[in-house]
Amino acid sequence: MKNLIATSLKYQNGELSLLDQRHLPHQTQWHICQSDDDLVHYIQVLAIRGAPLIGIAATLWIGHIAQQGANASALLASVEKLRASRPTAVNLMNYLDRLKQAIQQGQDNQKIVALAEQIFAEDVQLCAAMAEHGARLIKAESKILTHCNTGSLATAGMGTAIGVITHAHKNGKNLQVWVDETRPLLQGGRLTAWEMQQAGVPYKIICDNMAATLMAQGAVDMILVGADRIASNGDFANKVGTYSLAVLAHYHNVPFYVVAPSTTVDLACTNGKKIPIETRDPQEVKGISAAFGSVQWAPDEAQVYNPAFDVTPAELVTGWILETGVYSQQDIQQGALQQFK
Ligand SMILES: CSC[C@@H](O)[C@@H](O)C(=O)COP(=O)(O)O
Repeated sequence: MKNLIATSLKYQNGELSLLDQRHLPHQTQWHICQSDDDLVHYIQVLAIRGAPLIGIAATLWIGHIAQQGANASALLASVEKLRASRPTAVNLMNYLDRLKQAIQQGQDNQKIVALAEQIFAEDVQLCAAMAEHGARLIKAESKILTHCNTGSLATAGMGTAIGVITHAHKNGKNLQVWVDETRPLLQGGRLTAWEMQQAGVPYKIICDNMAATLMAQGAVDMILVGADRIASNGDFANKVGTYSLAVLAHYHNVPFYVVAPSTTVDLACTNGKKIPIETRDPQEVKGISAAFGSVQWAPDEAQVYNPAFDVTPAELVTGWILETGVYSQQDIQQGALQQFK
């Protein structure tokens, strides 16, 4: 397989290396992926994360073992193992299912390698197309709020919501970004802040519970978030805390956009209630996990509920920014997402 480079993963000289996002922004640690189990582990502990990126990592791993000569049944076994690594982001399943179909059709390993390379290239292009459509919506001097991390750390390309922001910034829109810290794992405070810093976009981190006050003060012109799965009616799952932003945006009349490629659309899910939501280790809420050092503030015995995602109903969304354009609620009701069948 040819060399392929993204911010958080690279395939170089026959090895798949992953940037361990648990240690960002302070440390840059790369791991070489040696087995299916290795990759499942790195995905589950969020060493690599973000809906498109986990799909890309799995894709490159299948390409890698195809190149090493794995037979069809070994390839299919790896596909199944990776497919089950996280439940909510459908990009993982979508990318792996394309590879699975090619394997089941009896395509030779060279074709599987070529397909893995193609999926990587497509992910980069999807980001660029969304950034173009999204950046056109942004007015100069806007104050934009975003949640979680949706940038180059989360995709093979420039990102989804953050891709729109950095592209608009490059176009001279002179933005100010409010970065939601994103409890419990701080993907905003650690990763989005790092990406804004790298891109030279002016930003301020806020705790998630400060967003309401900012909106009441008129300090937020627009909200841009990513998605892990979009149902056919436009409801979508994203990092927990997204739904509360959408409710707040509705109350304060702030435009609320979701930015995601068609690889995030799941037409088999007819509404958001059918999206499987991952629940995670209670320790992530009780304290700062080992990855960031170890501090626990809650009692050892404390019970915790830790859903990693929530669902935002379509009625709270101003627009869906996909690689094919920007869609309104009316477009979605008229079946705009069916083009991705
Ligand atoms: C382009 S990334 C879109 C989403 O994957 C992102 O907003 C998100 O929720 C990531 O969750 P994570 O648990 O960090 O993988």
